[in-house]
Amino acid sequence: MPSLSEAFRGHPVHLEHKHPDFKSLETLPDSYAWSQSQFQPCSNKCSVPVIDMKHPKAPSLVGHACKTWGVFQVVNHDIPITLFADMQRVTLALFSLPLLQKLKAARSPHAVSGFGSPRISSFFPKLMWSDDIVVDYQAAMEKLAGKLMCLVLASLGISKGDIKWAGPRGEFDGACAALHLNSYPCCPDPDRALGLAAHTDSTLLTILHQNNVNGLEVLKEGEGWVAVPPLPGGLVVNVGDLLHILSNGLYPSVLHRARVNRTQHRLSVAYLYGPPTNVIISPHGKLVGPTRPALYRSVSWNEYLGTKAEHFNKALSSVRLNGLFDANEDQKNDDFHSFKWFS
Ligand SMILES: O=C(O)CCC(=O)C(=O)O
Ligand SMILES: [Fe+2]
Repeated sequence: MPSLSEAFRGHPVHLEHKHPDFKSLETLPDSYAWSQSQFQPCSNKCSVPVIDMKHPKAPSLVGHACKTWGVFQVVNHDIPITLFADMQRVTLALFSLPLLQKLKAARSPHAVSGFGSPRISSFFPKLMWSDDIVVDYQAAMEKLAGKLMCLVLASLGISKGDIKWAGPRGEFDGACAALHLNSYPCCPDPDRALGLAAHTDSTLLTILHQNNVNGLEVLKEGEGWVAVPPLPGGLVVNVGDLLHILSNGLYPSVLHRARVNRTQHRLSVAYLYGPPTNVIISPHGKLVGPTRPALYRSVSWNEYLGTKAEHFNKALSSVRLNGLFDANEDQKNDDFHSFKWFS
């Protein structure tokens, strides 16, 4: 089985390395100024659900949040708050290194890890106001991801025994993961810049910790962009493309992005969680029937990463059965407001 690093190595993306010293920039260079259609005001009519992991109805609360939002925040998850503070310190220390030192660990187009532009950069016409590093995943997140998988599967009526790669003890020991450390420096013109452009994650689940600076936004059908403010000790959990496929389209893979800030340096740590890279993921048999045919073909994470590296936001529709996929559509379209992820 290829490791996650090997899977990424097999699917390179074109990355143009630009590493400005963000601190020294007093005005926004044109290459970082995004089109104004990106910046409609956020909806404040609703907010992403917050779920207590110990709530007796946690599985159904998780199920409802996955179905209606594709994202939720969790609290009461047993991860000590000091661990987040330690992680922030390490992240800040890494990003505070001199640029020349960080460049020694520059990300190659083939790699899952390294300093530099996000992998999604090659699909957008403008640059993103962020630094980015990927390192090994972290034990507490792995444990939490296993618990979240149990809740998510229970909400779909699937048991751990129904998932072969969950292993004999149902602890998802074979899961693959990576940790993304994201740094969004203060920006002189935050209304025209983006920290991370709109995308869905290729994962089953992503677990995100944000420092206490706003920036994350998710796209909610019928509402538009909704801000996800950081909660002390809270973690954002979002449905990724593979869970969307596994759920046969029931749980939307949420489109999300990160805004930047004039005065506050934002940091986030994303734990990208998925199955063993060569395990075949398909709409689960319990969610397929005469009235609801399988919407997606089977695909391994390894293969899907290749599809994503080629088609980016059209990757899901490219593995859709009876699909609406149009390979000729412009991949560099920077206006994602028409992005449709529901089946
Ligand atoms: O920084 C954030 O809030 C989002 C990060 C993210 O979406 C990612 O790393 O995939
Ligand atoms: Fe993401």
